[in-house]
Amino acid sequence: MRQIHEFPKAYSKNAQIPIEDFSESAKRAAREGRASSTLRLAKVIVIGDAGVGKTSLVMRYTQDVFDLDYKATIGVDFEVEKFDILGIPFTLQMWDTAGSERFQAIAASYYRGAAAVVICFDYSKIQTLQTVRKWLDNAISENPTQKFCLFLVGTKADLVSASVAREIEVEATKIANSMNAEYWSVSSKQNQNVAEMFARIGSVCFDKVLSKEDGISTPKKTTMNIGPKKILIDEDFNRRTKESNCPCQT
Ligand SMILES: Nc1nc2c(ncn2[C@@H]2O[C@H](COP(=O)(O)OP(=O)(O)OP(=O)(O)O)[C@@H](O)[C@H]2O)c(=O)[nH]1
Repeated sequence: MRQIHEFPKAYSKNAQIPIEDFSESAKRAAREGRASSTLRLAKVIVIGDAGVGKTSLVMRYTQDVFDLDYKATIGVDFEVEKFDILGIPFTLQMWDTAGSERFQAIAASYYRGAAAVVICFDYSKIQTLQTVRKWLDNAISENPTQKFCLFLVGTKADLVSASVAREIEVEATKIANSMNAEYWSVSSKQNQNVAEMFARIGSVCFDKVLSKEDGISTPKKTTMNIGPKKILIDEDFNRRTKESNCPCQT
């Protein structure tokens, strides 16, 4: 069980989901010690070209192993990670999907219902950065009505020099910003930034789940006239939404 007491920091201020702290909804739920028997979970899908290191990333985080041999994922694999965030149990389902064209049709059917999408590219194969938009389009087409939090992740950072890494990061940061994604650079081999990144993903998803729950169970008493209809607004969620252009918050 991974403990999180403070909102984990983003990798770079230049391309981050604009959330610095847990929402009032999440803090209130923690204060009230709200029903820990409730199963709170979120689905994360890890996508990107074949061989970019998706399986290695998930396995490094969940099992703390790294294998230099490449075995292509067939369809999807599935791992579960349990968190204790602000004293509230939270489960992250991690779906490691196949990048290979051959298994695309099977893998894509598992994209549905993702709270977070992690698009990986390989620092040592820069052409894999050029396909990230295609992967985003695939994720959107399987989640046409649901907004997800987006992470753009450069893998295998250990395989390039510091100066090459800097150049790639400038380009990847631009792309991340254009997609409203948060950017991370990781190495599964060297176990660099892997736990930090998943802690951040888990916290963002947790906050999203708690905000949603709060919006449904205890909406603040504001009403708004839209034509003949009156709707209730969750002020806290609404304020945070206005403050950010984060796709997962709209
Ligand atoms: N040097 C280095 N090699 C890595 C790293 N991450 C993954 N690899 C290697 O890259 C190859 C492919 O890794 P996988 O994790 O299987 O890639 P994948 O994206 O899951 O591939 P598909 O399942 O085909 O989509 C393997 O040989 C890994 O050992 C890393 O951080 N550094």
